[in-house]
Amino acid sequence: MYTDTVLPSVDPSQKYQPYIPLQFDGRTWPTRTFKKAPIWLSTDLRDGNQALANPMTADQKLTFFRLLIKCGFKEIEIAYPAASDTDFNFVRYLVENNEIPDDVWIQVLTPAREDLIRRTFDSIAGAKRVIIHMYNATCALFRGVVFRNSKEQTIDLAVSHTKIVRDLSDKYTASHGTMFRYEYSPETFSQTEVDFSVAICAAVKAAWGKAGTGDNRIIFNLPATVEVAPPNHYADQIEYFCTHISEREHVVVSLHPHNDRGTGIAAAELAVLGGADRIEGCLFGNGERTGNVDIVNLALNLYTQGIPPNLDFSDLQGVIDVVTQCNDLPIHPRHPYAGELVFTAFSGSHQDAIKKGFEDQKRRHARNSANGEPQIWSMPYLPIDPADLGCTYEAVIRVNSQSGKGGVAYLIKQHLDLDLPRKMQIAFYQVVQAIADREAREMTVEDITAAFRNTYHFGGSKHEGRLALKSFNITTEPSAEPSDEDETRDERRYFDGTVKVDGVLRIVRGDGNGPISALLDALRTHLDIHLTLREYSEHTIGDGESAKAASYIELVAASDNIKEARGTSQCWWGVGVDSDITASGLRAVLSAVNTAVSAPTTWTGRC
Ligand SMILES: CC(=O)SCCNC(=O)CCNC(=O)[C@H](O)C(C)(C)COP(=O)(O)OP(=O)(O)OC[C@H]1O[C@@H](n2cnc3c(N)ncnc32)[C@H](O)[C@@H]1OP(=O)(O)O
Ligand SMILES: CC(C)C(=O)C(=O)O
Repeated sequence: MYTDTVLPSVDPSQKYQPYIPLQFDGRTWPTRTFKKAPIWLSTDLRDGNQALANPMTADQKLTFFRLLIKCGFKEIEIAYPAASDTDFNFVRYLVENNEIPDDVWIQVLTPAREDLIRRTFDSIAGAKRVIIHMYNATCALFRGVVFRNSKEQTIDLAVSHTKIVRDLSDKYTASHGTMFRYEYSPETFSQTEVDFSVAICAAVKAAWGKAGTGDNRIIFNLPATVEVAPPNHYADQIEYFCTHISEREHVVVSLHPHNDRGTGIAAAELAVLGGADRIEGCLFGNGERTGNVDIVNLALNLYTQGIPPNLDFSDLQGVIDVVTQCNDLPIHPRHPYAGELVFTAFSGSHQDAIKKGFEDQKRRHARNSANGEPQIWSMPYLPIDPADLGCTYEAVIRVNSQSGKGGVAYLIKQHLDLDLPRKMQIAFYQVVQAIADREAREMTVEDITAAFRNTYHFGGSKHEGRLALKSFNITTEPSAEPSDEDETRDERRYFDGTVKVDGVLRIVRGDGNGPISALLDALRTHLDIHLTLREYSEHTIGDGESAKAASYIELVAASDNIKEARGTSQCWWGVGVDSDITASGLRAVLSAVNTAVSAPTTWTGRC
């Protein structure tokens, strides 16, 4: 009987306060769609780095920086120079060694403290393009607890230090020719009264005083320093900010989502629809606590919508290798796009759909190509082509006890070039299923192909069964009697060959209306093997001179000596491959016969 159990926990309503929804009827983001990629800023070397148990060494930072350049980032937050000598010296190293391409803006973070701002400017001396990023927290909790400041004092802090940044940037432009941009972050924006955020940013903008367009816009970076509300709320806050800040055209609105509720990606996407121009984040979502928003994830989400992300992740494994080595953190196997399991189907119905999807897509793309149309990716369960990320299709289908015939057949096709007929797929699937159940583990491609070779005695002398076809000759003669249907004479085929039976060579002869029935007749006459043909199919493998024929045969018992051991409904499949179509059919017969006569059976071979 169901009993209503109550967990003996704290009543959360007595402990936690819900977020207060913004009363904003003017929102338009819910009906907008993505049109282009935002400006990206990587903060791996700052926010990501400051969250690591062991912050990166100078060498690791350099390796990571070069990776970011290779991926196409044009704005990179490289350090919190006032934090440590490592950070300061890293900035100096990049500047002094011309590591920064001319079209890349480096960004450096400083708090609103004059001594630390000055140290920050010292670090960038001689750089060509610099974004000075200053922050102070603005929400009530931080105003009251951390800074013990009123709203006015909080604005004063931001404004007075913006003026210091202004003066220093003018001086460094004069002395070093550096181009500066200014980014101000009202830290804890998403927990701050939105009108106060607008007010403090307006005051900072006035203090900066150089409203411009393009690269001369001031950047207001609006962080969800801690994600405390659902993503629609963040989108509302961003749209409100975008529509209430003055001189919007002189402002870059930037996002900086964290992921405490696990909705950092959603928050960033909805907030872009809310009007933001730029996103700060880290590769694979490293960063404080649950991480910064994952830029790889965001960029590839756009890519799958047909929108160029302006970042290159076509060698995703190369990116993963560098990032995991530098951060010393693993990537979860289910991490979007990057995890080792994200393009893998174990379950039968997924595998079946993927297999059919690949077959259909191949035909569709051939038609598209002939008509000069784009070859659109449209595949069940695979929202992106793994090849676009530099991955192969190897891992797309993996087999365990949850898998089905489609997945097993897909792997046989991929690895042995054999397109098994449906009924043979079912038969072989049962073989694989039995092993997977018995061994309670994943079946590797090697396991599956080995099971196939062993079951069907396929693939050379190593897999020979009790019977092996050593040589043969087919001759044709007109049959004595005309056929019933058309009164013309049928042709009769004669099989003369040598078959090795349990290691002993036997010469056999038989006849029939084709090579296969002639061989079956020979086996019946000379070896007491009574089997008849139920199904035959074939296809070619490859083309041109090297083309081969693959044949598939289903045999059923025609006498008791095999039936008794196997049951009357038993049938046996076989496969043969040869450059000669007749030989491939005969090999398939021997393959099926071997399956039938392998132990346990009553057939003794009569040798
Ligand atoms: C949300 C973010 O990620 S913000 C970036 C956070 N990153 C880091 O903190 C990494 C680098 N930081 C550091 O190396 C050090 O904290 C330093 C060098 C910046 C400062 O170190 P310290 O001088 O020892 O100060 P400490 O970190 O203990 O305390 C911070 C002080 O700065 C104040 N403060 C904090 N943030 C800011 C800010 N944005 N602007 C001005 N003052 C600030 C605090 O109120 C506190 O002041 P108090 O000493 O008067 O109480
Ligand atoms: C400095 C700011 C942008 C920050 O890192 C945060 O709020 O998370």
